[in-house]
Amino acid sequence: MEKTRHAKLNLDRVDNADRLAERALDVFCEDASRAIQEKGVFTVALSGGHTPVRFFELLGSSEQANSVKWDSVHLFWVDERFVSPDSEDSNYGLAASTFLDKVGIPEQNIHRISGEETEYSKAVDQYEDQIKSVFDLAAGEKPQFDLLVLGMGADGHIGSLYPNSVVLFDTEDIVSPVYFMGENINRITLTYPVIRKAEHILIMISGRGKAETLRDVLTSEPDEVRYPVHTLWPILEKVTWLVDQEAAQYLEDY
Ligand SMILES: O=C(O)[C@H](O)[C@@H](O)[C@H](O)[C@H](O)COP(=O)(O)O
Repeated sequence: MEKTRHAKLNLDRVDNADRLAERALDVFCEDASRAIQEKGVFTVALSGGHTPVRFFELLGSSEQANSVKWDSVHLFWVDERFVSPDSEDSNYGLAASTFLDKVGIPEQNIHRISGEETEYSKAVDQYEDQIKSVFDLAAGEKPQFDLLVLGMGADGHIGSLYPNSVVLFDTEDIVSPVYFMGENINRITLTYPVIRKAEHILIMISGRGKAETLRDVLTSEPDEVRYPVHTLWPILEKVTWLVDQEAAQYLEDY
């Protein structure tokens, strides 16, 4: 395998999906505790998908998560599908069914995306307004989240930044709608400048279905249009790659 040129890659390789969830919990709790100690608040944005489900369940059930000062946590989402919050496709819905009502997070600290809005621009504006208000942003400023939790699709997408899509070129906005031709559900996502500005990014990658993509992503020339995950290349030192054995099976060099 061609050796990666990314000396700054922080790869945390774990045995299996259970360990992946436990490590994600460690990262969440450590980042929360540090941020709350330093500035009294922890801002975090979560993704959806299958990979973080066990981690979310641990947020709702473990002693460790219980020790987080949840009233100082502001919870956001990296992306959402345009569906109602009780849809099984809703990222908010996933969090709600796994941990939201089990932790002491105040209602007003949960900043969900209004995926049920049929006027997409309204959902975008509402979400941007929530972010601007929590981060107290001046016009044109971008927020700096303490932690973003990402997954990676088998096509190399992160959040709802998909290969070959217009949203990859949006440098102005904080939040952007993502339209698909065909059957895919339209989405809404944080834009890449916001992702890059985060203090810390945890990307969780699990399962053999991601193994080839992960190898290709780590060994090819950066090309964000082909692999949107390459958006992270200029800020690799802030990214923790949490990868299980199945997904890491072709990474002999690490
Ligand atoms: O809501 C989503 O689907 C996401 O935010 C998306 O970017 C996800 O993280 C990847 O598609 C990986 O999804 P899996 O974990 O299901 O493989």
